[in-house]
Amino acid sequence: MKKIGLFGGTFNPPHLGHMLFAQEACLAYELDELWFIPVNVPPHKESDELASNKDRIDMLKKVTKRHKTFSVSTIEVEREGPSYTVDTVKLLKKRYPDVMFYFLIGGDMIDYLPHWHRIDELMTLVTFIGTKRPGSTSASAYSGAVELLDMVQVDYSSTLIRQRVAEGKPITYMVPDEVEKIIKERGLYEARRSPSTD
Ligand SMILES: Nc1ncnc2c1ncn2[C@@H]1O[C@H](COP(=O)(O)OP(=O)(O)OP(=O)(O)O)[C@@H](O)[C@H]1O
Ligand SMILES: O=C(O)c1ccc[n+]([C@@H]2O[C@H](COP(=O)([O-])O)[C@@H](O)[C@H]2O)c1
Repeated sequence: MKKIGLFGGTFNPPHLGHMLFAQEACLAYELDELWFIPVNVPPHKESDELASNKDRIDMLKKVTKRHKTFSVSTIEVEREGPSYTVDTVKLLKKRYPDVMFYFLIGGDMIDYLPHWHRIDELMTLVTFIGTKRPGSTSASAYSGAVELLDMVQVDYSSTLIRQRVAEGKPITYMVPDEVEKIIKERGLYEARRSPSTD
């Protein structure tokens, strides 16, 4: 049976923590493919700094191009409303009944699993592959059902990348080169000027 990893995320922007997790999960679980699934509306996040769907998809498409097992699925951006994972997985299982799906989550999301929409149903549909992240406990009522991938913890987050861009600090070595290029060319995440008071 074909094994496909689903990596859902806001990817605002994608960074090297995401990429390393994707690589290591493919290796450890012998995944045939890994699909990055950018969310349309994050189910649990306030998002004033959210780059457009196009910008986030373009960044992911560029970084996945050089890996033959990685690709980008637009299944969530094509759907209105909050991007609940259970809805996405149900649709994918209907479209690909002969595939075994895995869903990748970082430690913060392991902690948050009890709050996911229809989590008990989702648990019956996919195997979660989780990995620890600095600052998360990676433990929740559901963590026993998550396959824990042991890999080096990368203390990068998209929030950190956005902050550094806004402060004019370099992000080289924190994001793939292709992502850095798009962020620069399109002026993403640059500090917004405060309105003039005079
Ligand atoms: N450094 C990391 N190591 C392991 N997993 C990560 C890392 N960064 C993000 N993830 C996981 O990738 C998925 C998508 O994360 P997301 O795109 O929201 O990135 P983020 O860095 O957490 O973003 P933000 O800082 O904007 O909240 C989540 O399951 C998250 O836990
Ligand atoms: O379905 C839910 O209720 C749910 C709640 C929180 C997060 N998720 C999914 O988990 C993935 C990572 O979320 P995020 O916000 O860390 O990018 C992304 O695909 C989200 O849609 C899903």
